Amino acid sequence: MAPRLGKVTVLSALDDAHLADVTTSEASLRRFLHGLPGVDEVGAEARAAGLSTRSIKTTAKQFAIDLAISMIDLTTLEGQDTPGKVRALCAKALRPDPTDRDVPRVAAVCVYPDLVGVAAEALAGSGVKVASVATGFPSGRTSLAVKEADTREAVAAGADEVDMVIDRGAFLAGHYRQVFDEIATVKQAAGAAHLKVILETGELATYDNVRRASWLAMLAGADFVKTSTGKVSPAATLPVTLVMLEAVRDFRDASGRQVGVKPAGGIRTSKDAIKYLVVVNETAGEDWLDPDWFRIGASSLLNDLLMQRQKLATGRYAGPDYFTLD
Ligand SMILES: O=C[C@H](O)COP(=O)(O)O
Repeated sequence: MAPRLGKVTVLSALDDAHLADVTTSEASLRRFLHGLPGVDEVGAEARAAGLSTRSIKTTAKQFAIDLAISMIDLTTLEGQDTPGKVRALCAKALRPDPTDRDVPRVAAVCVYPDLVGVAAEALAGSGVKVASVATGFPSGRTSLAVKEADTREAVAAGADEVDMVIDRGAFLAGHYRQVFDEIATVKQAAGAAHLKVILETGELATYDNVRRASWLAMLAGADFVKTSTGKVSPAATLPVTLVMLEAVRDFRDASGRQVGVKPAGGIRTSKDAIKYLVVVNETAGEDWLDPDWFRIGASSLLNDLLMQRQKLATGRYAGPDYFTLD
C-alpha cells in the first residue's frame, strides 16, 4: 500500500469553496503550494528503487509489453524532421510490426507544430492521436501571445493533444500566478484538444518543486502532467514520476477530477517501461493503467518492446534490423 503522504492536509485544503480561493491570487497560490507536505526524498527514491526490482513473469510480461506499446506517444522532435520521416513514423504507429496484426497501435504520434498537418493526414480516422509540442518548445521563452498562437495553429492543423512547456524561470522565481495564468490561457487556446503540461522536472531542482508544479498545473486545468521535453538531462526518472503519480492521485481524491501522467525522455528499454507500469499500479492504482491516463513519451522505445514481444512468442530475438527504424 502506497503511503498517502499528506492526503489529509490536501483534502482539507481543497474543499469546494477553497478550490476557487486557492487560485485567486499570487499569495493564496503560494500559501497553498507551500502548504503541501514536503516530499520525503529518501523515501521516494527508496520506494521507486524497491518497486523497480519487482520481477514480472511471462503472461504478465506479455500483457505489460502490449500495454506499454499502447501507451507510447511515438515522438520525433528533431530539427531535421521531414514530412517523409513523420509519415514513416505514422505508418509505424499504426502497424508497429507489419508481420503481426496482434501488436497494438501506439497512443499518439508527437511532432513539432509545423508537421501536425502531415501526421493528421497520415493518421486520419485511425484513433491514433496527433500530439504536438507547442508554446515555444522546449525552452518556452516566448511571449504569451506567441504561445497562444503556437497552440491555436497546432490545433487548427489537426492536433488532438497539445504538449506545452511551463516557464521554469517564472516558476523557480516563485511567480506562481504567472505560470497558472499561462497554463489556463493555453488550455483555453487548445479548446477541445487535451493539454499535457511539461514541468521539465530536470530543471526544477527538488521533489517539493515537482509536487508543487504538478498541483499548479492541475489547478490551472492540465489534462496531463508530463515530466520532460527530452532535451534536458535528467529527463524522466522513476522517483519523479512517483511524486507526480502521488499528486494526481491526491488531486483526484480532493477535486474529483482525474489527470494523466506522462514520463518522457530517456525511456528506451522494455525493462524500464515495465518499471514505470509497476510504479503506476502501486502508486496511483489501476485506474491509471490505461492510455487515457498514462503515456510514455519516447522516440526509441518501441523497437525494444517489439523485440521483447517477439522473444516471448518465439523464444528468440529477431534483432533490431528486423524492425523499421524508430
Ligand atoms: O516527449 C518525448 C521526448 O522528447 C522523447 O525523448 P527520447 O528521445 O529521449 O525518447
